[in-house]
Amino acid sequence: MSSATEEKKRASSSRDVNTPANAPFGGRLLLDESAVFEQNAWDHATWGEEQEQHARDQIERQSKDPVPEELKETYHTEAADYWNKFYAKNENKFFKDRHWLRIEFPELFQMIEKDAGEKNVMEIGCGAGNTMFPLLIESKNPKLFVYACDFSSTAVDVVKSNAEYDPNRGKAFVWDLAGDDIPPEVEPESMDVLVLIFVISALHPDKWEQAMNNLYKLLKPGGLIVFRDYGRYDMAQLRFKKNRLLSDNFYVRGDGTRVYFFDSNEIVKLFGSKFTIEQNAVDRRLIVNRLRKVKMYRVWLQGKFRKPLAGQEPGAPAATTVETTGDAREGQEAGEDAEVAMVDTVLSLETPLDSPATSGTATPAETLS
Ligand SMILES: C[S@@+](CC[C@H](N)C(=O)[O-])C[C@H]1O[C@@H](n2cnc3c(N)ncnc32)[C@H](O)[C@@H]1O
Repeated sequence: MSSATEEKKRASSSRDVNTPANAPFGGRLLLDESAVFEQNAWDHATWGEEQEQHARDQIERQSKDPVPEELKETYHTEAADYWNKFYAKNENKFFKDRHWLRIEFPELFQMIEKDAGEKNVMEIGCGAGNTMFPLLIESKNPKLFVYACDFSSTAVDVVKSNAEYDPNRGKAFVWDLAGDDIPPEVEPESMDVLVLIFVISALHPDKWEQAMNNLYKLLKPGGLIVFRDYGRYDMAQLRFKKNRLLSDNFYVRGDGTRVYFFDSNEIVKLFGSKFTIEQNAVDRRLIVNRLRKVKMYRVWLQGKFRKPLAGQEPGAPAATTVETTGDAREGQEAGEDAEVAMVDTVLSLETPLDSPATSGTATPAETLS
């Protein structure tokens, strides 16, 4: 099939027809390359060989000047301190209402329905509580309890100082996801949904396995993990300069916080041995700075992983689904490197904030890093 035919097929199978004037999120398909600077964001961005090569070249460049060996250990041993400093500096500027949560993770919002019954949700690596608070604010379920934890005590303080924090409906506490055991604050196998948004990328790869063990212990049989994180070759990865590479695809930002960029096959390996993979998607988005004629390719991964019921094996992981969801409307999160944030700030100032064209970009408040 020719690529033009493929594109047309994708366009017609998409939820929505691409008419720039009314194109909804997820339906903004770039069918004519010459139109690229006509709007600010395109979903389902395709990558050509030239771009792949550019990405490989950037990785090659970075590998020539990694973080000096003698500095690496500090970034690992003092990881929580770097996040403390991050939250001390930014306070709660990173709290934002993520509308895409409702679209991408409806399972999470089933928990807040009036008759949902007793439900426990836990936001891990909660930062400012970007999932906890929307849930608590919207919940009609008197039996919902939301836990929020982070290994940064400053982040936990930020959550506790939020006016919406209510100890009768939720609890925030310090916990290291890669620690030896689940936190004493919660019972084993008591969680209905675990939320992992831009947090697994902050762990050292050596800690992934222990994190998986803890997640497994926390979840009820049949419980669900919802996951969103950085994808391989995301713009934020390719822009890292000298002395930022810690190990393959793992970097330290200018503020000392660490970030890994996942390939979706790694997600299968990581979650697939314990959980049934219900979704493993790649969200590729092309963000355009029309003024400066700059193209920025963002790549995020999104997944849903279910703990098998007692006595069942995890379902054979579905072959990696390489698809785009396109509905997650903002990708910026706490810790995004300043350079990317700056570009996005420029972008967001170009068009009114409520314009659909600005989706995929951050609001200025989100980019004050
Ligand atoms: C990129 S931020 C994301 C914050 C939040 N989930 C969001 O999306 O806004 C990563 C968060 O993970 C936390 N974190 C990193 N390593 C952790 C660990 N081992 N255990 C618990 N939290 C961790 C950091 O302190 C930080 O708040």
